Amino acid sequence: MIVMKIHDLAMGPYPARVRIALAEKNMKSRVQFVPVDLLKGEHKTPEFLAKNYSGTLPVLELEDGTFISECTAITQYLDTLDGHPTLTGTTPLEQGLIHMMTKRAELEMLDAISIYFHHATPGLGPDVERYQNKEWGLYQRDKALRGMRYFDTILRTQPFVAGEVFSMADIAVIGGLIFAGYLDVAAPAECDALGAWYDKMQARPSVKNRVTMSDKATA
Ligand SMILES: N[C@@H](CCC(=O)N[C@@H](CS)C(=O)NCC(=O)O)C(=O)O
Repeated sequence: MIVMKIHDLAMGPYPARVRIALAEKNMKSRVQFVPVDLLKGEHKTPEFLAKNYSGTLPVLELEDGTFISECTAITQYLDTLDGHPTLTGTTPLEQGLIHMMTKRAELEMLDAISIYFHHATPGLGPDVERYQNKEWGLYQRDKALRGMRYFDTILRTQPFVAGEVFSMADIAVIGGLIFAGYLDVAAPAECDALGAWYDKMQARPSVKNRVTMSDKATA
């Protein structure tokens, strides 16, 4: 019984975050993926902007027509839907730390890599990238590298980004490293704790199988 739609792009680093969360929650069979072509600028059309004012993917569409965008908001919704949150924390302390580290992963790494992509590389192409500032993009790439060093220091002292258990914060850092990998932005050589953690993350079925064969056929 499919009751939800996810508007996304199978290979996208932000969509990957929701795909990983869905798999971790064993909820993939409850959603139908609706592909959106970023290279054609489908996410900037009036029809799409009516779903998400920010013009980004992913967007969750509920059966009653409600749209939820932002990976953190979607993950929180999915995680609490079954009454057994496993990704966003159960105690006030866990929730606070996971929220903080997720936001930090976005601010210090994932979003910085995204800005580098949109400003200092051809990005989604001239029809979609209407304004580019290369200097700003390169500055953000360096910020992302500093962020990787920060997460490396964190992962030297604890097994997961927000503490002792896998959470939404790990998924956000994974998204950043997926994006960095697409752009050949390698983590600084000394980040061996981050590297070892990422190897472990890539062995998780939710991460490994986030793009299916049928996604690849339509990508
Ligand atoms: N803050 C948003 C960011 C989403 C985002 O940037 N998604 C990418 C897809 S990988 C996108 O839609 N990029 C298109 C663009 O910015 O033009 C979230 O967490 O969902």
